[in-house]
Amino acid sequence: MKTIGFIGSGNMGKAMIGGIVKSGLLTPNQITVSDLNKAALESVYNEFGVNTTTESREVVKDSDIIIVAVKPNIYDIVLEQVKDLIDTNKIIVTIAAGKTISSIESIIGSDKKIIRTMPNTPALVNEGMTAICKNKNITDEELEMIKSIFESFGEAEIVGEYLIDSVIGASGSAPAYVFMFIEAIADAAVIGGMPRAQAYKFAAQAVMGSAKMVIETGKHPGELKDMVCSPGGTTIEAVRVLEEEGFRASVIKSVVACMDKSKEMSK
Ligand SMILES: NC(=O)C1=CN([C@@H]2O[C@H](COP(=O)(O)OP(=O)(O)OC[C@H]3O[C@@H](n4cnc5c(N)ncnc54)[C@H](O)[C@@H]3O)[C@@H](O)[C@H]2O)C=CC1
Ligand SMILES: O=C(O)[C@@H]1CCC=N1
Repeated sequence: MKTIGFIGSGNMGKAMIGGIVKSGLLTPNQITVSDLNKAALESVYNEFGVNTTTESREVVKDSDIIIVAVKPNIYDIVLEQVKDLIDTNKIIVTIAAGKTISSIESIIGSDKKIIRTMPNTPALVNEGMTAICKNKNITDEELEMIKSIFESFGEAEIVGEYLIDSVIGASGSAPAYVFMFIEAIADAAVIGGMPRAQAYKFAAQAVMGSAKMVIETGKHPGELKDMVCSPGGTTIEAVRVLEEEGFRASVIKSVVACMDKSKEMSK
């Protein structure tokens, strides 16, 4: 495996660095990370032992694959600062909402190798979900190699770039709404008298187990829901209230708002 550099080690950068190091796909000395925030660098150094620098240009010089993990609004600035060091052998990997492949090509050149991805923070616990797309300069072999990096901390699928807005809604941003769901279930359990820490454990394990059932049984989520609802029982009462309160409509509306924002950021 080649050397990997990260420009930015915030929430998403750190989750990916942690995922790669814990998987053993690369050793920490094959990874170089830059950040302007020294506390962020200290944190990745102390936890994962990777090389750190405050200079993004060092990252580009030292790495075959460069993952740009800064906020979308400073992507262009960072790329302008390092673009003279990006040759046609290096692979630039983006993870930002709203950064299309063509917008990156317009800064660093359409002759450069560019991969656009959308990961999510469960990468930190090896349960990430990443979508990957590429520009014309990436070979099939390189695409597979990049996919294997993202698979080192979860699942990864190659998609057409037109699907990226849906990916952000379904997996990139989704952990936030799932955490809200877990928090809300736990709040109710606390009302019932359960200690808070225990409530988070019960709610989170129920969400994780349910997600696993969807993936492993291949059954329709509605069928799995029906299996929980005993006639005249407790669950169907909760389902009735969720429907009355517009639970599914509210989730659909929220995720569409997320996708719309992604489209707007891509303009
Ligand atoms: N947080 C998430 O769940 C996900 C985030 N993303 C994408 O990841 C990117 C980063 O998001 P977060 O990690 O949430 O942001 P963040 O704010 O946690 O991290 C960004 C990091 O970049 C650093 N930084 C700023 N300017 C820099 C520069 N010039 N050179 C080097 N480092 C610099 C900051 O100090 C910070 O540590 C965004 O583009 C976002 O769209 C994608 C999928 C999921
Ligand atoms: O909130 C955001 O814009 C980023 C993209 C997906 C998750 N976080």
